[in-house]
Amino acid sequence: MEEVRASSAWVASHSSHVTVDSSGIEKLAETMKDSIPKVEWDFEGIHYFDNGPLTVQYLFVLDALNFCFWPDKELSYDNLASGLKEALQTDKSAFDADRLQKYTGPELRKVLKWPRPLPLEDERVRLMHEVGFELERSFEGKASKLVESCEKSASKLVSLITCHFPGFRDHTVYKGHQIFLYKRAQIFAADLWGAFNGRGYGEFNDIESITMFADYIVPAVLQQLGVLRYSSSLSNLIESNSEIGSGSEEEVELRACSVYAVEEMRDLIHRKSGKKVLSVELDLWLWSFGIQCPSLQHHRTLSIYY
Ligand SMILES: Nc1nc2c(c(CN[C@H]3C=C[C@H](O)[C@@H]3O)cn2[C@@H]2O[C@H](COP(=O)(O)O)[C@@H](O)[C@H]2O)c(=O)[nH]1
Repeated sequence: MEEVRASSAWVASHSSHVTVDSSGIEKLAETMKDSIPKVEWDFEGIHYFDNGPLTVQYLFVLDALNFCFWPDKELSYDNLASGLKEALQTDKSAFDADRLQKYTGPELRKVLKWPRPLPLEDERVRLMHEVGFELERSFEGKASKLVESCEKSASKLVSLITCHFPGFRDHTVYKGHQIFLYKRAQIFAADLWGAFNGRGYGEFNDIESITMFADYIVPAVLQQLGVLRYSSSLSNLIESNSEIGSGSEEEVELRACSVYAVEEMRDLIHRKSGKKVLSVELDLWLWSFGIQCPSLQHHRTLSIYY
């Protein structure tokens, strides 16, 4: 994902509202270099797993809908992962490509056992339709075929997904430059790798090419740990829970500087200890830290990308 890495670095070096603090990275890398905390994928025990192609279909639908939970104070990623899991356990064909194309908002709500409209519900339904349609048109209806066609390359998988499924094209223009973040496409590759423990559908020869997943939790963790620093106007926006526009300079900087900071941390840990840590592993550690910290204040952007 060289384009994610390079464009995020460009943002970090032209940033107006967010600063990546190299001494903060240095301190964090120092505490982590001897024992990098390992977090198990699915430490929460909320995901569907049967070691086969249905798990791949589940993860693809999950990551097609893996965005913007915060507008509903009680909704979280857990509700999505466990709701889709239960739906599949009750009905193995719940996410067949033809069924995906027919979901309505109220039906999706029923699947997730959610008593009121979901945030960005129309968009969620539209993206389910898109996934079903394109899987049927190009991959025999199966996300497993999409994965098989990538010949164990995570970066090929991300490219193929972003070519075929417009909803995964998480990119923007910042100060005249095209910036790629590809959060949901990359997290799908990482979820396969984590769920299948690097084997079968989760075997990738280039898992190190994946960057962290620029969401709204990890930037807040990095700020808390002294790795990111915000301008006072951005701090005020976040502290007052004000919405930050999708594609605004502030929003792009929060996400891209997070990608850049995690890449820098990974390089530094390697230089200090000789250990090759993956951005995916750093991400999961930072994210799990963040969701266990309810007082953490994150930025609020209405977005289908994260
Ligand atoms: N960077 C990063 N962001 C992640 C995840 C995950 C879940 N990954 C699974 C993979 C293995 C584990 O066992 C996890 O279950 C969700 N998110 C993002 O968080 C936000 C939701 O927050 P809240 O509203 O509090 O539920 C939302 O933007 C969502 O897209 C991750 O791993 N990394």
